[in-house]
Amino acid sequence: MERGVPAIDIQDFPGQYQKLREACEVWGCFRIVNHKVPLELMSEMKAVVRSLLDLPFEIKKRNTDVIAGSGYMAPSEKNPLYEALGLYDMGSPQAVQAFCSQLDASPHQREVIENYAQGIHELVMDIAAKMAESMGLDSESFMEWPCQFRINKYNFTPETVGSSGVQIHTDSGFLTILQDDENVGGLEVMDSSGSFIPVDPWTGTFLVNLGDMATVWSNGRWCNVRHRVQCKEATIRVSIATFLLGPKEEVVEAPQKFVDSEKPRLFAPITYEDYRKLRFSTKLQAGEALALVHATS
Ligand SMILES: O=C(O)CCC(=O)C(=O)O
Ligand SMILES: [Fe+2]
Repeated sequence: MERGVPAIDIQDFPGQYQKLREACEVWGCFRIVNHKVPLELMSEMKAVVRSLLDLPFEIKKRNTDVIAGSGYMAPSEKNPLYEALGLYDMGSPQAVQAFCSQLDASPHQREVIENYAQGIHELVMDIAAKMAESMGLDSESFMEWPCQFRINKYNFTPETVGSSGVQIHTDSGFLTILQDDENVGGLEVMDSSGSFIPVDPWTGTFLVNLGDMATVWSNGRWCNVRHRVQCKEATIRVSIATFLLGPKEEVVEAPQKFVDSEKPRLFAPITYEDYRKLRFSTKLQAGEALALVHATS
């Protein structure tokens, strides 16, 4: 048996369905290898993201929220080493342009961001469809579900080694594609025994995390992986996250195929927006808010 986070070769389907299914059930996360996003685009994007995050505070704060928590997040009491810029609805060219304009992005930076957004959007859709197929559902489309995009910077210094970069949490949406820092570690995922496992950097790959909506949609079969970032080294760490959230208006509920007398419906149907509000208002950030969505019958 493979130790640590499983790796899925995205070009090897149907061969990898069983492994993908187990990764979703046991880990709630996996590495994607052999994808079609060019390595050069990944490193150009990393450089663009770094320069945007290095902009003065006065400019970064122009990146305002579209939905709660989607814009600039300054270092806070809870996560003092962490800051992020964000964009709601990465699949919308207008939203991408608006984000670039807020931050005075150069023509080159815009081009890199547009190409990356397009490549990642295709990859997100491909992975979500393959996850559904791994459960025997072959006509699911996630095309209409919006994506939130977030670029993260960790201001690690010699004094902060050993402290927290980002607190333990689950992602609230369906799935996240993460381009983690290819040099600086610190990301840890919780395994099925409750221990934190370091996710070591692996150039040219992406990490996929399943979020709370994946647990709702799969009627509890898939794991919403708990994760955190720890400061291990005195150097800046940068990561790029794309969150496939949930449908804009319709409720998320498990397909009938996942519900039977042995596995009755666990969650009441809920819109992603209502679930996000519930997480914000209860401040339950590590998946505990799912307990408040339990089906009544
Ligand atoms: O920076 C990382 O590697 C993880 C970031 C993360 O968990 C998030 O943005 O939700
Ligand atoms: Fe996360």
